[in-house]
Amino acid sequence: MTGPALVSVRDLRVAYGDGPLVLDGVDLDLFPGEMVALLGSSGSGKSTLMRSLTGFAPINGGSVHVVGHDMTNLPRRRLRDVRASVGQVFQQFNLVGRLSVLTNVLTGSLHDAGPINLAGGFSSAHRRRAMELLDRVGIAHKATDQARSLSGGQQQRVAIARALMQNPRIVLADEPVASLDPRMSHAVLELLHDIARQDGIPVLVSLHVLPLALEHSDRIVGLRHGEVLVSAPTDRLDAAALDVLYAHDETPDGAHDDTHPRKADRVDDHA
Ligand SMILES: Nc1ncnc2c1ncn2[C@@H]1O[C@H](COP(=O)(O)OP(=O)(O)OP(=O)(O)O)[C@@H](O)[C@H]1O
Repeated sequence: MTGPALVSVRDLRVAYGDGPLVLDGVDLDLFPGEMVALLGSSGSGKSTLMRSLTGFAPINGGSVHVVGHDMTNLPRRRLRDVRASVGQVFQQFNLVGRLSVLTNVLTGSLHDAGPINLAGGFSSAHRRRAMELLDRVGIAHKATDQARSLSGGQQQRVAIARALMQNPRIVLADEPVASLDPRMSHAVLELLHDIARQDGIPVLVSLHVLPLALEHSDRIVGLRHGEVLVSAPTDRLDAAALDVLYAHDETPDGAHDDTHPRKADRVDDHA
């Protein structure tokens, strides 16, 4: 960890409409250069926590600071700037399939391209940068191919290059390998980890496969029913320590088990 936290979340509470709290007192810090795996069973609040970092979650209480901005009290124009500084990678890649790989990467620069660029094409500097990024993710030889002709793993690499085209300060990856086979999953997570280390960008990645999280992260944050039950460096954790996130999820009739572990049982390490 070097430098101050680029993301700082304190006592975050989120509820959708009149519904129950789906995040209840969440704390999270992201430091330059670290890859943080976000774990938790389905519905534990991982996507909602990520959404809170881009101003898309209904915040009921607590604070969210992203690259120095208070997300609970941000003018609309500023919110756009913060979003531009957050690179996002999704499970389904979200590329425009009929466009070329290169054009897909170039769309990552749209936030700083004015209407003239949109109408008249991208600058040669942007094109050069996009090609450099495609080279970095190992897909430069596919630059002119239609995005939809690529394999899932290749498409996710293009999506990562597109995110880097924004010159992001942080990267959020919401289940980026859920649609990929094991080999591709390792390769994509290794790439994200390299980006964290080499560019000093914190990468927050939500995952469902524990061995992948244990192999490819510096720190693990685990949610259960909207609360952080695990927060520790990865090298101090193993699969057994993460059981607390998944144990007794459902009673046989499908209802939530009221005896689920709460904060008192959590694995915490602020060393
Ligand atoms: N837009 C919404 N409106 C109402 N409830 C929502 C909305 N989005 C999420 N929720 C609820 O909030 C809770 C947390 O959902 P969230 O998607 O953050 O969990 P998750 O851990 O990312 O799950 P998964 O692993 O299945 O993606 C769930 O109970 C979900 O039903």
